[in-house]
Amino acid sequence: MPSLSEVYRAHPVHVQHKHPDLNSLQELPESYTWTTTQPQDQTNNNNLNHTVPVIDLNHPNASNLIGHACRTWGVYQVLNHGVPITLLHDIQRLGETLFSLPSHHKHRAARSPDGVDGYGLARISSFFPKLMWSEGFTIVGSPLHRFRQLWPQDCHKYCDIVMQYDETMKKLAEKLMWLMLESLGITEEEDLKWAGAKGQFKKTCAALQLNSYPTCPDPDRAMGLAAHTDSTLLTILYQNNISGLQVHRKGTGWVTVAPVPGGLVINVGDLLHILSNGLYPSVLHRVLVNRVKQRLSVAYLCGPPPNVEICPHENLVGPNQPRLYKSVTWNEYLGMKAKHFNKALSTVRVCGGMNEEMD
Ligand SMILES: O=C(O)CCC(=O)C(=O)O
Ligand SMILES: [Fe+2]
Repeated sequence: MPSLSEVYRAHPVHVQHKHPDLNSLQELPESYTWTTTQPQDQTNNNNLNHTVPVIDLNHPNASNLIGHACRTWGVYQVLNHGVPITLLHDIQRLGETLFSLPSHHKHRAARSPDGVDGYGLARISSFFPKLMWSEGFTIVGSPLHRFRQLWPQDCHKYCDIVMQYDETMKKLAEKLMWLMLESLGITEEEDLKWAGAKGQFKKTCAALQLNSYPTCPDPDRAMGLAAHTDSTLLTILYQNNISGLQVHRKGTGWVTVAPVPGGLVINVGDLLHILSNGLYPSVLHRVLVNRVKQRLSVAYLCGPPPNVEICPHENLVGPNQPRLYKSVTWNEYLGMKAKHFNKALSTVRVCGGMNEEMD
């Protein structure tokens, strides 16, 4: 079975590799200027009831609350998730240290043209004519080689933090997957064979994406990360205490995901959308930037083993619930995403046109 790195490598996207040091720019260059004059691009500040659900994982009814959030938002925040706050602070400090290195130093660990790991612009940049006001660092597997390029002395110390973060997130992802499946009525290990013995999701694959959004001289015309859905089963996102993440909700528009201290944001990804036969829609999200504070986020992008067929679960398909999606492996889906980007989900729909998913 191919590794996740090999899978990404098989579906390259062409991202510009040289970019200016954003911290050194006093004005927003034309190449970074986005025009967000469309009414549907504006943030909905009108209704305070429109807030992303925050769920205590110790709540006896957590699974149902999660199910409701997935159906109505495709995103929720969790508290009492069991990830030590010290570990969240450690990964945040690692990100801060990494992104505050001088530009030429960060470029020592630059992503190669057909590679996935290392320092560079967001992979989705290739789909937009304008550049995004952010920089990223992607980790797939061990970051040792990359960290040696950045920190010859301290690479093991930073590696340990990433490994611990990865292990802890894997456990949380497993727990969340079962809570979400349970809320769909999928409760037996037998019901999802690829999850493995005892349904432990031991073979899930993941990438870690560190994102930095430096302060911006003209935030209203810039874009930190353009609107996209994640090509995952689920994404676990840690954001430092700075707002910027927004999710799109039908009928409401763009809603800011206010940071909750110690909380984690959980996005439904495209593969869970498919697995749930569209009951849990993957959430469209974007990141805006600000003038005064650098924002940092760490996304744990979790998917199935790359060659496992993901299809709408049989419990969710019947005479009154037609099957809406074809089977697809994560590997194949990443290929579709690299080609069709936000239309990828429509291309695996059984019936219906390309425009059904995005409106
Ligand atoms: O920075 C964020 O809050 C979101 C990051 C994100 O959407 C991603 O890395 O896919
Ligand atoms: Fe994302």
